[in-house]
Amino acid sequence: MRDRLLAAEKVKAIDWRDGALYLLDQRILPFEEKWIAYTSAAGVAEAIRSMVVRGAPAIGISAAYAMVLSARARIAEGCDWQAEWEEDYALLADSRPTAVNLFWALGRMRDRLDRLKEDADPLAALEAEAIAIHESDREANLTMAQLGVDLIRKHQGNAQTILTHCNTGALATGGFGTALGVIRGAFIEGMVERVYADETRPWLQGSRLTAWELANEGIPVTLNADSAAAHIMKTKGITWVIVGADRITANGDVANKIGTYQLAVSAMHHGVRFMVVAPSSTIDMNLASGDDIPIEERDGSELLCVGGQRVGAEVEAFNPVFDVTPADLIDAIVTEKGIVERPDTAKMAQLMCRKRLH
Ligand SMILES: CSC[C@H]1O[C@H](OP(=O)(O)O)[C@H](O)[C@@H]1O
Repeated sequence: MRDRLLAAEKVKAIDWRDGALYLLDQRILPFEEKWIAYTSAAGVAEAIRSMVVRGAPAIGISAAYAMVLSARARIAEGCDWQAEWEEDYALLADSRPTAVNLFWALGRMRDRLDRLKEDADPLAALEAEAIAIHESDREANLTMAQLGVDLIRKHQGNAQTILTHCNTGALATGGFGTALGVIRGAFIEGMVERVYADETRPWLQGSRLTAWELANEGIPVTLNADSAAAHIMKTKGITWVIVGADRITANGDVANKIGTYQLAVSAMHHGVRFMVVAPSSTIDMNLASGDDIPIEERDGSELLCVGGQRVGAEVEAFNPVFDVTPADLIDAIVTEKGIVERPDTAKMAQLMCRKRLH
């Protein structure tokens, strides 16, 4: 299946070339495909904050490359470059609060610098680390796709009708996707009858990004309003809800795009299996439960306007963009280290002791 997945790759969101970071501007997809070149850490921090690039793994990968850009600029300035590098580090860490992949990737870059040998070239070492983070995410996507397909096969195997939320595809990762990587893999294996994609208000990652990725590959996709999800589980024979994650805590609670929690409650009520797919860089063993996860609240204007067009009355708008699904509503968490079914603290700790499977 790995080769068939590789052959299916059509889209990417991140490109590191000629010493610059190129990001596909996801704010204007699917209407326009425009790449923006970044040569400064501050520019990349703003790209993450304004969601030019989004998706937990993609945010981490972009931040890693940003720390290479920072080192190059600071070394060229001839100043105490590491102090300035730390300032850029803080700028990136402050760009978005919920996806732990951002902090995991920044930590990897700082650890690489701390391990640098006396006469080693910091720039070459940091660039190699960022590329390794990017490549390892892509590899993790491939492994998770294979594991997720095996899990579906174990439970039913026949034609699946799947519901997914937000965008967890090539646009959100180093390539292929997490939840969407499993869905791609299941489709390639002839196991997918149809995918229902929540539009995912207010930023519309589902209608603008997921529907675009799936349609590009001929995967049968039907767009639905977020509020139709429970009705669809009740009337359309949904067998799995498959979603991504932005932060998974030590007990298996999952922070993901707003609306995921109510999907899990509906899935439990309708006997639909609920799968979370995320690389281990999304697991934060420092947090005991989802109660401790910082939930990003974005400007209310994102609710009151769509495409620059006002769609609401002049009232206050509350716009939390993530929520927390408790572990007891989750059937399986699929990572590149393996699968945890019916997650709990002991099983999560066991998982994190494992090496990657591939
Ligand atoms: C594999 S992407 C994980 C996660 O990130 C998305 O959030 P955003 O689009 O705001 O960055 C969404 O929660 C996805 O499930």
